[in-house]
Amino acid sequence: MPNKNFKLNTGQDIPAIGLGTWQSEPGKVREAVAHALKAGYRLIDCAYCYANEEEVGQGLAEAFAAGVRREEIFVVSKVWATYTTRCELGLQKSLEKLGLDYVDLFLVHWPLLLNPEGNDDRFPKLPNGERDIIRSYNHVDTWKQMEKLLETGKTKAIGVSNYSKRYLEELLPHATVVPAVNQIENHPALPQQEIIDLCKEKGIHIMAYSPLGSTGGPLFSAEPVVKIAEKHGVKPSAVLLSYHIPRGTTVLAKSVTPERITENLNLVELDAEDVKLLNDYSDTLAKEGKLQRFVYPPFGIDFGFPDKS
Ligand SMILES: NC(=O)C1=CN([C@@H]2O[C@H](COP(=O)(O)OP(=O)(O)OC[C@H]3O[C@@H](n4cnc5c(N)ncnc54)[C@H](OP(=O)(O)O)[C@@H]3O)[C@@H](O)[C@H]2O)C=CC1
Ligand SMILES: O=C[C@H](O)[C@@H](O)[C@@H](O)[C@H](O)C(=O)O
Repeated sequence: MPNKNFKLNTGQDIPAIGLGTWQSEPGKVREAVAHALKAGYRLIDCAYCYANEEEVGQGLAEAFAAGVRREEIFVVSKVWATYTTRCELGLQKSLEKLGLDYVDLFLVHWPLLLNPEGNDDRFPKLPNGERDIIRSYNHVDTWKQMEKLLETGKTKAIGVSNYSKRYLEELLPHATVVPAVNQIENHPALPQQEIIDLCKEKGIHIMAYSPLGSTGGPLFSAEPVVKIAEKHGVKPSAVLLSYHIPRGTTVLAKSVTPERITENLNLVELDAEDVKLLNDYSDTLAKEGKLQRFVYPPFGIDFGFPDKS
């Protein structure tokens, strides 16, 4: 399964599974990245905002020294919200930290602008403690800058993250380049089918984040997940990661624990009965208003997600 790829609208192959690095602590993430690449991962998901790209770069360098070639891996980074008026600078900073000449995919991390002249490089705040957001800014302007990055050769593809159907519908009429990817939270407790359907129609590949429910894996105990895991004799984590393969979606699993990083590559083929069980679970949560979104930073902006609007 680690060798399975999907195709982007740029013609590039993108691996079906990748290693996440959000909240991967300094002191652990170098080893996590190097271990993952040696174990067979071919996609590493990074971001300037994670404040660990320098150490991720050390992990990449270690893997290159061990024989992994740059061309055979797929590195993703994201422009953070304080840089959405300065996308090229944001990309350059990530490249320098990662020790790379190019990334394979560069994403708009969230569709907004945080004050680039505020009191912090990543999380500028107002005196009242709220995030210092420039509310007059239009996210479509960020995309116009992203399109120009393709000419620099510093990224092979561009895409978005945390885009709802509404935000995509605002963006697409103005886009010369259709985003290659929309990276969104996605798991059986938050299927986000309306976004996935629109992206499929427009040729935008989905990357699923927080597939285990993020920190601590709160979805491991979900009833259908436990039942399917028992049936196949695997851990709940394998069920949650495997959910994405028949959906045609790339999945990102974060771990800094070497054994878990290795075991997360062991996906299972879910049968029609398993898929139905998981879909029924999603439908029931939706009907009862119990969908679970684990990552929703305090921006105080309506991003157009139906479960939050
Ligand atoms: N674009 C965006 O805004 C976002 C992007 N992302 C990306 O997606 C990635 C994945 O999402 P994330 O929110 O980190 O969470 P995940 O759903 O990947 O869950 C990570 C948690 O699960 C634990 N874990 C991983 N594998 C196992 C296993 N086999 N058994 C038991 N526990 C396990 C990890 O622990 P431990 O590390 O201690 O082993 C960690 O606590 C991120 O790292 C990031 O790259 C995530 C959120 C938002
Ligand atoms: O990629 C992961 C998440 O989006 C993360 O970058 C944000 O949640 C960030 O920590 C924030 O607080 O705004």
